[in-house]
Amino acid sequence: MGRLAAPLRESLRAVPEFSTRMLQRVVGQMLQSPASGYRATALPGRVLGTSPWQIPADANFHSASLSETDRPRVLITGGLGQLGVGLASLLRKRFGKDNVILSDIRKPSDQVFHSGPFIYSDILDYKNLREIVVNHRITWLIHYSALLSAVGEANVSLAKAVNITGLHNVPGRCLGTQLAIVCAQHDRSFRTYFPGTQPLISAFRDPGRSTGSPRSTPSSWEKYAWLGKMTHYYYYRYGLDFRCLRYPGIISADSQPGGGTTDYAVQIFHDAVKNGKFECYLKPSTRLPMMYIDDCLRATLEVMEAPAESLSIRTYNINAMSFCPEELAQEVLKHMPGFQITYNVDSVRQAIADSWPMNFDDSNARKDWGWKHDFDLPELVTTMLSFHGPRSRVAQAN
Ligand SMILES: NC(=O)c1ccc[n+]([C@@H]2O[C@H](COP(=O)([O-])OP(=O)(O)OC[C@H]3O[C@@H](n4cnc5c(N)ncnc54)[C@H](O)[C@@H]3O)[C@@H](O)[C@H]2O)c1
Ligand SMILES: C[C@@H](O)[C@H](N)C(=O)O
Repeated sequence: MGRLAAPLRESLRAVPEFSTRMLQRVVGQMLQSPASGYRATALPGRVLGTSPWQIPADANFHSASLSETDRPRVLITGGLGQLGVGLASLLRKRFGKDNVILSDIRKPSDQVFHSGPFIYSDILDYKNLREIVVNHRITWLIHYSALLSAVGEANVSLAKAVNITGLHNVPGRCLGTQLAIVCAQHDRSFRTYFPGTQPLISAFRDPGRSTGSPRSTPSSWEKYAWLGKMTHYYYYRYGLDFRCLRYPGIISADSQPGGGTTDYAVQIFHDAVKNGKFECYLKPSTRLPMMYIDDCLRATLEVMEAPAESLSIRTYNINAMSFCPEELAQEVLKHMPGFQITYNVDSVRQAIADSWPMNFDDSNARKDWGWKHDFDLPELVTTMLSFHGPRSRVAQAN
């Protein structure tokens, strides 16, 4: 593994379960995979710092203040889901409409199609992805394509392809760009720096979890650690400015969630306003970290714009609040005294929720780049009900 692997090996030794054999396999796969399209000898080496955990002193990927010519050219993959359209709108306001390209494998609505550039892009078609990056001079890539937890559980082989293989191959196609990978919650034992992702929840689900036993097995640990190390590997080996956020469950008023475990916290508002009642598929006491979409999108822009020297790690948790269904229902009741919630537990989604952390420690994001959420539970409920309430009443009156 020679010169290339030595600093990486040092960093990985700090992680007890990340064995030498596994390191050899990871590095070997990355360098030899035909899918990656890159070989170590063909690439200019990057000066590696003495501590792989430290940002290199010469890192200067992106400046916080942007001139006209410095505006990034952004590609959002999987952009027609719950988050992509809102993010495109935010980024277009900041960088100009034509500098932000939405992409997906689905057909956009007329409104989305006419609001700015949209192209078809399948994350599994690596050649096409590379062409887009080259032809459109992409400098930021926001990797949103994924199968969310419940959908992924229902189709594990597709989840593996999109969430694992897709993620693994994206960095190799994007050298020269700043890359944002958005991750999701993971099992309770890895709360801080090592990312677990949506992909891994589905593709590497521990069968033991369905009987209620904990998921923190060494094998699942290694897979989580592997992905975390991949971000460091691409950063230190190739200088790819890889920035990763782990989102909690995101709650949005004007976009629908894509089939996750936290979707109940969106659906409750639709049903409360429409029917005055809601049947919840999670147990009343299932506590999960959550965030309003405006905070989530702003955090994504903020981490992408953060000066490189302020980032002490490549993967940050962000968080805003943590609640369970019965607490959310109590807050809705304050606005709608007749509201009723009942429970009909879905064992698959309950098992997923039970394997996730109840809260995220996002102190690193707060310390390094000043992350601060705006929406707590009361503001969230007021905002969601005011969005759905008047609209719904108008719709019913018509
Ligand atoms: N929404 C949340 O609560 C939440 C929370 C944590 C993390 N995340 C992560 O944020 C990202 C975006 O989430 P979202 O809620 O918008 O997801 P979503 O499920 O709503 O949208 C995902 C999009 O990916 C697209 N897609 C699927 N296969 C594809 C392929 N092969 N090529 C290109 N696109 C493909 C789908 O068509 C869909 O539009 C995902 O990585 C997700 O794991 C979301
Ligand atoms: C939390 C996030 O991963 C997504 N909303 C899900 O529930 O699957």
